[in-house]
Amino acid sequence: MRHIHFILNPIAGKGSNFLDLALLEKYFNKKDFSIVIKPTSYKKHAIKLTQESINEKAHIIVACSGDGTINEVASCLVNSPIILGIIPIGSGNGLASNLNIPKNIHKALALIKTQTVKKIDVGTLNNLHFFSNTGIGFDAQVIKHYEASNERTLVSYIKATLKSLKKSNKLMDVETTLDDESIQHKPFLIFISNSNELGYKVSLTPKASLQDGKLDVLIVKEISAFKIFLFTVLMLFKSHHMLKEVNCYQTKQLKITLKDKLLFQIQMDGEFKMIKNQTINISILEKALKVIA
Ligand SMILES: Nc1ncnc2c1ncn2[C@@H]1O[C@H](COP(=O)(O)OP(=O)(O)OP(=O)(O)O)[C@@H](O)[C@H]1O
Repeated sequence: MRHIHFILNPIAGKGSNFLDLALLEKYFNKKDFSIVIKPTSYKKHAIKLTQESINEKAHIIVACSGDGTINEVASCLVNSPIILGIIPIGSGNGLASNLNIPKNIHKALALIKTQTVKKIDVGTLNNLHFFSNTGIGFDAQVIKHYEASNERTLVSYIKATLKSLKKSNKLMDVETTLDDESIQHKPFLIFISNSNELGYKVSLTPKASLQDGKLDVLIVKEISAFKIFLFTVLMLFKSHHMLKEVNCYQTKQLKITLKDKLLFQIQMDGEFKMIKNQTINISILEKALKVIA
């Protein structure tokens, strides 16, 4: 008997999401599978529900959600034999898209039924985990404004980007250490990615792989408003690296230290977070998560 627990974010993506037990039982017969559905009721509730499912001896825990809730579920499963499944019903769905997990619920369920497991790398930032990406600077500000809008659509991402553009002159003064080399700078953006997609098929790191044991890092220097606009347009064609202010690296770890503050504003898997620390250490755990893909 395989125990499969589905953790559902009812408000992910367009919202009003539900899972029909009768539909699940078409894919997972009662003789071989026991099914539990757990809807989330508040932010971070998925962490508590996943921990309960671990204690209840679930073999597979399926996040029916977007990248933010996937992060909450998957963070509990790092280095564990329990397998993550994904039904992508979020707005961006960057991780699922990188893993070629279908958005169609029937196809996603059929894939889960195969129980085909891939081991993927996991990013760490101090004591936190990320599966898609993390970043400081412009992207964190976009996510901050996006969350404040209380809408979960592509249009609200675009609105949040325009709002962040207006306020893009407040840059952090940091020291970044990458491959034993330190630079003092005021970057427009430091983006660190495990996956090759941000969501909506947009990518800042098209060459990133979930299985290469490396993080892809994009550092964008202080740039003019016109260059920010150009960067955004080029990004849609995956050509932003053509700008001389854009530098790309691959690394296993990096360190960022704030010069004059003790609080980082970051985005992690599309969620805005504040980190009370002067330094963040980012690294990779190779093949530390089992996921059906
Ligand atoms: N019932 C709920 N009420 C309010 N927030 C919730 C609830 N359940 C989960 N959340 C929070 O909603 C946030 C976004 O969830 P999720 O990532 O699943 O969807 P999304 O943002 O639409 O998708 P994506 O991250 O792919 O763009 C997460 O921070 C999660 O903790």
